[in-house]
Amino acid sequence: MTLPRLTAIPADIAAVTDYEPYARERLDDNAWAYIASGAGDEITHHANRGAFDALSLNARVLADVRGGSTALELFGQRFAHPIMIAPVAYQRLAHPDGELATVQAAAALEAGMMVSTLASCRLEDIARYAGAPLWFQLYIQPDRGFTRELVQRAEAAGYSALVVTVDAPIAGIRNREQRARFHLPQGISAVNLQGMRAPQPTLPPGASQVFDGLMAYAATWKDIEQLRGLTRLPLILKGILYPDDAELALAHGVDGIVVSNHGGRTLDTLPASLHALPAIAERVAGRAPLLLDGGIRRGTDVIKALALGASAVLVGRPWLYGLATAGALGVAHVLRLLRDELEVGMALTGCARLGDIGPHLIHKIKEI
Ligand SMILES: Cc1cc2nc3c(=O)[nH]c(=O)nc-3n(C[C@H](O)[C@H](O)[C@H](O)COP(=O)(O)O)c2cc1C
Ligand SMILES: CCCCC(=O)C(=O)O
Repeated sequence: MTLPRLTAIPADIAAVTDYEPYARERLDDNAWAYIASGAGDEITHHANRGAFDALSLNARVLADVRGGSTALELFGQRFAHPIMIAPVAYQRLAHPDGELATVQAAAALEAGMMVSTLASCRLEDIARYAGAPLWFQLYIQPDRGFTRELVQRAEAAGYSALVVTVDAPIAGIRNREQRARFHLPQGISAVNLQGMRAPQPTLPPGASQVFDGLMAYAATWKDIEQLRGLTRLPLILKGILYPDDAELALAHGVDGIVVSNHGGRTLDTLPASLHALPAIAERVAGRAPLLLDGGIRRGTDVIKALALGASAVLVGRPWLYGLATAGALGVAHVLRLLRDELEVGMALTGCARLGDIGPHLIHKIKEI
């Protein structure tokens, strides 16, 4: 038995993590296994949080922050704040209105949103509600012709950047999903992929199911080169953790990078994304904006990510739990909480603008 969705926010939801138990009571075991889980032993999933918790901030007092603002510009687009909705597949698992509820909340809270290739609503329908910039997250499909058409559809619908997720050419080992026998319920599907041909490689005897089967049509750098030639939209790669890959991305004409381990859902024991950020920031050295996701649950986490080199952050599970609890209202509330916490954190660290946030805010214990 699952509980009905809320139509008002109770007082005991004061922080975004307060949504998790409410969401759990409103989702069945099947949806929960997909939404909440990470890969393998969920070491990376938990490391994402641990990395934020282990850092302390430096306070700065008596700074004049009047007239302060969280606004920023990325790829020539204006954002009221640096907190974006991460691409999340099949949002109708969390709420019957799915992505349509999420985009309405994002519009109300002026949050940029990335729409997954595996959205459970049509990308054109979602775009109708856009308030802040809407970016399309692309999973390069085995059928490259279909992939090109998908990009063209997103461009025609007004999506203003292309975010190619490069860290999940195959699903990770999701034991929690396996134990719950996760399946997409009837009526929920990747509607934007309807009509696509799914080529099935025939495996010669002795060939590997993984290398020659599941990975047979996986994307490579060649596809990034081709996409670069296909679209004039800003091209962003999501799921980079290693500085050499960041360098390759720039060499392929990419405009931005999302430092991400996919919320710990692909390869377990990858580093926390926050831990991977400084080395990538050092290598990229301002040549392209970096975004970061994985474990953002507090305004202070946003400050830590920006202090270590990110320009903006993506948030996944927190607003999904808000969506499961109270639909668009829950998503909007999660975004509001994070933005309010960011403003309070900036005021208490003496930052009137995002540009004032820097490595000086990360506390280092002095050796004695
Ligand atoms: C249920 C779920 C579905 C996701 N689906 C996608 C997806 O379709 N495409 C993608 O690039 N990332 C996907 N992600 C990863 C998120 O975009 C993001 O990287 C991650 O959730 C960030 O970590 P957080 O949940 O700790 O905030 C998904 C994450 C979750 C939790
Ligand atoms: C192969 C990944 C499918 C969707 C996804 O990105 C996720 O569940 O995290």
